[in-house]
Amino acid sequence: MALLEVKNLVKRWPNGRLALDNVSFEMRQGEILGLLGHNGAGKSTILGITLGMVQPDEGEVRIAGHSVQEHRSHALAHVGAIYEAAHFYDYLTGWQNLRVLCSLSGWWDEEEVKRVLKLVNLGERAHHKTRTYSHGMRQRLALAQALLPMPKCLLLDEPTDGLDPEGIREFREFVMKLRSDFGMTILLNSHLLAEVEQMCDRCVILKQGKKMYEGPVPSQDRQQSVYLLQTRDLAKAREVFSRSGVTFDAATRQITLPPHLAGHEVLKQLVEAEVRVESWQPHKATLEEFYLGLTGA
Ligand SMILES: Nc1ncnc2c1ncn2[C@@H]1O[C@H](COP(=O)(O)OP(=O)(O)OP(=O)(O)O)[C@@H](O)[C@H]1O
Repeated sequence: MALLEVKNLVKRWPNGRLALDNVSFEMRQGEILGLLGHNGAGKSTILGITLGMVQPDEGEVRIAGHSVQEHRSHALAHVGAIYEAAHFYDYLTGWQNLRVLCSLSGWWDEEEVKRVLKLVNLGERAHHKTRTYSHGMRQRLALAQALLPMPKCLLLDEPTDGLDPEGIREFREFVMKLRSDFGMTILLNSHLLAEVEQMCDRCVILKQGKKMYEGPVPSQDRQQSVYLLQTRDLAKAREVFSRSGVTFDAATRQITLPPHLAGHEVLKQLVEAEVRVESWQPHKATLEEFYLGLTGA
């Protein structure tokens, strides 16, 4: 069963703006899914609905089988989130801030808090005032708060915004560890294609509130189906392609194989047809090429 189910969400804001147009997708346990889209595509609206902070006009989100819209506290019992910018009381320490935030839910377990602070690498600074924290440390404190108590599902809304490259890498490695060590299911809302490429198993791409794609992160697709061919025997090559169902784009020299054919089989057919192959190499489309092609940006 899917751990998180986003079902037919429609959201129209009072100003008439259609933010979500029948969006559905699912996440299985232990999956890291990237939610991609341009500014205003509807990513944060999906997170807001998933956290029960925004009411959809149609559809629902279910977590571990519980509807967020009907049984919010049940559905969110095992969910942690970094949603929009984290705000802390600067005159309190990291530890005291966590105490205040946890008091809202009535949960507090000193040993668990110590463990999580150590996990996010804040153990030593936990008793310093947050006004002395760097942006990266604030993000780690926000993460600690999202992890108390340890959730099954983590929702991250652009968590690395404003972090320097080192901070981004540290954050990424940490999130990957949450999945490998705790089997956590993680929804990552991000603008950063490289981040999604490196962290996510699958992605959902939104454009103006509509889902344009749901599937594996394209550049990680293990099955090679696009090759680049250089040859002066184009006419002969075209005959081979039309017999075997291969698509050839003369402008880019790209050939796309049908699912039943492997690259070496097409290469063999070309050689048997006496096509002089000057170069033949696999072509990997990047997530950026795929994303820009899909969203028309
Ligand atoms: N409270 C609101 N009232 C009216 N319109 C809103 C509200 N919140 C969001 N919107 C609009 O809904 C659409 C989707 O916004 P949303 O914040 O979900 O996009 P996003 O994909 O998260 O964008 P970004 O990457 O810029 O954060 C946008 O057109 C936005 O202007």
